[in-house]
Amino acid sequence: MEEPPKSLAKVKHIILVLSGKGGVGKSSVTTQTALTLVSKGYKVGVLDIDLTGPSIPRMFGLEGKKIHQSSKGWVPVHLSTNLKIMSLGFLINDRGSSVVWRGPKKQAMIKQMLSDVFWDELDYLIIDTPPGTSDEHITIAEELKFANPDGCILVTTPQQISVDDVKKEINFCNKVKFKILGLIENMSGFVCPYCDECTNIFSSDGGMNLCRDLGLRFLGKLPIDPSFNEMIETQGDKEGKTLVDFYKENTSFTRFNDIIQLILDDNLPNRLQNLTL
Ligand SMILES: Nc1ncnc2c1ncn2[C@@H]1O[C@H](COP(=O)(O)OP(=O)(O)OP(=O)(O)O)[C@@H](O)[C@H]1O
Ligand code: SF4
Repeated sequence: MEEPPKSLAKVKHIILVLSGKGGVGKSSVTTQTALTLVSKGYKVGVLDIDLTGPSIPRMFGLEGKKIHQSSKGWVPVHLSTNLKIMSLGFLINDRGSSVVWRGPKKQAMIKQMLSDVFWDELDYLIIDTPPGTSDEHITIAEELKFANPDGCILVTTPQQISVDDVKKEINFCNKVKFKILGLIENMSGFVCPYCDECTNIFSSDGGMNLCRDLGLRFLGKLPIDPSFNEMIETQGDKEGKTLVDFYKENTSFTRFNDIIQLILDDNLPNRLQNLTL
């Protein structure tokens, strides 16, 4: 009988983050999803399999960290008791590098990342995927075929070019039977760093209109918030505070909290109850 990877045997929920284009905020949505869930007391893992330029180590201030092998598999970096991170970025050296391997090697690495990390017990595993739809996505779908993932969060910017690309992502999800938990419109307006007022500087509502047209759930808009980037860049000066503490004080937190609450309100069933492991 086909079985899901053993490394996911104690992971209650799996959520993938997908975008049609690069640079629209997939990794920052992954990061904010993880930080918000940790702030609510959940045990969370983040798996970054974006071969086009893994940015999760930078988001969590973990650049340069090394991964160790144990008899149970790769040991993810423990940022705190409730937050573990594994990224392809820990296995390649330079900041901003993307992997230039040929197809079969990329696919083997994705399989290994999905099956050989020792997560132990987690409430949520959030997976940051490469942008677009590619052979790598098919590998992810095949590897998770029997793992019963909860579904996907889609990320787009409001502009038509990004919205058009996210449509391909929606087709992909339908094809591989990944449930779409909803769509986030990122970089929708700009938050003034002085007064917290949000202003639409470019087009807005592209993601929201797409959801209305296709009958998908719209999870919300996230404006461009310079304080979020500042938090990521300055996380060296923690003075005893954790990144989660900082995030809870950040202006993005309240908005993101509302988004995550929509997903939590779904009461997604514990995937382990429907699996024979
Ligand atoms: N709402 C936002 N407010 C401020 N900065 C943001 C926001 N969303 C994303 N960014 C910044 O934009 C840059 C690109 O975002 P991110 O790395 O999350 O995109 P991505 O879709 O994951 O890109 P890639 O496909 O290259 O991995 C990052 O520096 C990130 O901090
Ligand atoms: S109120 Fe308007 S002009 Fe003044 S700081 Fe805020 S956004 Fe800028």
